[in-house]
Amino acid sequence: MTTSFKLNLPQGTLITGRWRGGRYLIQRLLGQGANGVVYLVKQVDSARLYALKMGFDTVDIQSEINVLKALQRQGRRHHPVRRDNSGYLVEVDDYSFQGKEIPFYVMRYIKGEPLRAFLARRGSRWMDAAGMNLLRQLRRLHESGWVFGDLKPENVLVGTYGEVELIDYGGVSSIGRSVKQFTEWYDRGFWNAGGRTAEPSYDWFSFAVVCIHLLAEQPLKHAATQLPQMRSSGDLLDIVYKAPSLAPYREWLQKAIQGEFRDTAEACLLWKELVTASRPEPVKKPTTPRWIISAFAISVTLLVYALYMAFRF
Ligand SMILES: Nc1ncnc2c1ncn2[C@@H]1O[C@H](COP(=O)(O)OP(=O)(O)OP(=O)(O)O)[C@@H](O)[C@H]1O
Repeated sequence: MTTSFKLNLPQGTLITGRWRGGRYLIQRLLGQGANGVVYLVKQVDSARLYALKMGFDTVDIQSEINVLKALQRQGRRHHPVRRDNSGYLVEVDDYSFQGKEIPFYVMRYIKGEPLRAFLARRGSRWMDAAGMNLLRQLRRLHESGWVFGDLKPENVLVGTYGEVELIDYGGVSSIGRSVKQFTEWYDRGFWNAGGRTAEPSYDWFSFAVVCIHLLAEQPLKHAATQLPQMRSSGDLLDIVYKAPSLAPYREWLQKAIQGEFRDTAEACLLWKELVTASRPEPVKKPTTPRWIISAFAISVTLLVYALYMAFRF
């Protein structure tokens, strides 16, 4: 069944789950995408804030919920105490609205801003930290047997200190299947650079294009508007070699575009090495020239001697 209509619920609307009875008060709209609308809500019983996503399309939102549930199960099994996706999904239910059943799920509220806005405000060198944290998130996902798929700047929320959370799990596929949701520029197929099989290298590639997009937008735009049959990974590599803003990440980007990492742990390691090596040395405090210190020492000695001679008689 497909539910396809737009929702515009005002602040203060009470959402009550049809089956589980959870009650959530809408605080404000967080965002609206192709698949659903996301509200900041307060759980009535606990006064805690969460994000609540309602789907326009029952099939799409159900597949997103299935992935989140599987991730949650895996998270619990593999890392019972670690903070990971096991706490991400809070509740799943339906909301009865004007005679229709609208599926929704409640998830952890992420207080952050999209990657592009974050870099624009804090400066592009914050890509070092945000990129590191994003790669760690991907590693966790890959090690659990999943590929994110639709990696793009809008799906990456960044907190004050560069901590990263991925949102929109609608494009997640298990390794070996086909990537089910993607966005042109970040898609390997768009660049004739490989297939759409869900494998970690698919996400590395997308992440490389995210970096190029955010740090060297003009040449990427230019390359993306060529005839489809002309596009290739060579165009991306060309940008990577030429754009000074990408210099700190050059080696990483080249490997990601060509899918040359052994696994995502290796990708994390190389990113860390490169960003650590490219940081400028801390500025040393200017030191006092030696001759001034010697002159000062001689003056003090002479003064002490003069005072001694003066008071001796
Ligand atoms: N857990 C969350 N915490 C805070 N904000 C969120 C959260 N989830 C989603 N949002 C906000 O809601 C917006 C829409 O969410 P989401 O990307 O999941 O919707 P979508 O319909 O699947 O979008 P798309 O068109 O990209 O597929 C996001 O861009 C983000 O601003």
